[in-house]
Amino acid sequence: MSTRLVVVHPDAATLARATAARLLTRLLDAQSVHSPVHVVLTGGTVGIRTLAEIAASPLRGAVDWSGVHLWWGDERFLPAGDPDRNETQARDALLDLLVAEHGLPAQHVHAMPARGDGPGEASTPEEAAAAYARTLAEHAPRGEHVPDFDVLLLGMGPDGHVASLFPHHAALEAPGFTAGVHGSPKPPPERVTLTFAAIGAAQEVWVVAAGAEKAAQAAAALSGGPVTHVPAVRAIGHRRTLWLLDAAAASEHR
Ligand SMILES: O=C(O)[C@H](O)[C@@H](O)[C@H](O)[C@H](O)COP(=O)(O)O
Repeated sequence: MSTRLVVVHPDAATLARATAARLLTRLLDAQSVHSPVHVVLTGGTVGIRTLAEIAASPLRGAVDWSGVHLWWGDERFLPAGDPDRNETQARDALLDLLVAEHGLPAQHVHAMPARGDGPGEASTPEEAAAAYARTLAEHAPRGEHVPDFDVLLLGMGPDGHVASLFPHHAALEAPGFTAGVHGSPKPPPERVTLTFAAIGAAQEVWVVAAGAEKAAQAAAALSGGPVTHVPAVRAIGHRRTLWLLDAAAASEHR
């Protein structure tokens, strides 16, 4: 039985800071029980600000990063190093620091393949999605398809999308655990995403959203709107789902 908690913060800066502290203590708790721990990162302004707040936190040194694996919920299908890739922004905000100074093994950073024809790259979003599914399976418990994600972070767009699962898009019903996306209403148009099957396998799903433009869809998701219209409604963790909002994004939730 999955439980749900909605936590409202006064503003976006406090939301990012509080989410960073929450994630660090969640990792500490998880590491007292098992290793490795697996965290799925998200793109978007709140997701990246949260990583930057971890980089600024004195608590960051309390986590044993050698036992952490990092994944992505989605990626913009762009060449390696493109500043618009979620991976690039995450590395700049935090991951390069963790690798350089806190013992995070570079091979524990599992980026979704970039567009290209080099090793580890892909020529289409579908090829990238298939390659990522193989990597997920390699780190999965026996008989499973994805790792036992301890925390899966998701931002939410004004249209209620999470990861790159957009309203009325085919990826909402895609089989398997990853999918290629074309025609994304949020640029760039081509993306790679986890599916709801992968998202639902996470122990905890945390939806982080800030801004008045998210209020209507946050309220719709929390009240159980149709997934085709508000995909965030299916952002549900196996054990627990947290909605971490600022006051503006929570303003229509009753
Ligand atoms: O690749 C992406 O763009 C993100 O993964 C996307 O799912 C994002 O999290 C939401 O669009 C919210 O983004 P903002 O927090 O910037 O509104």
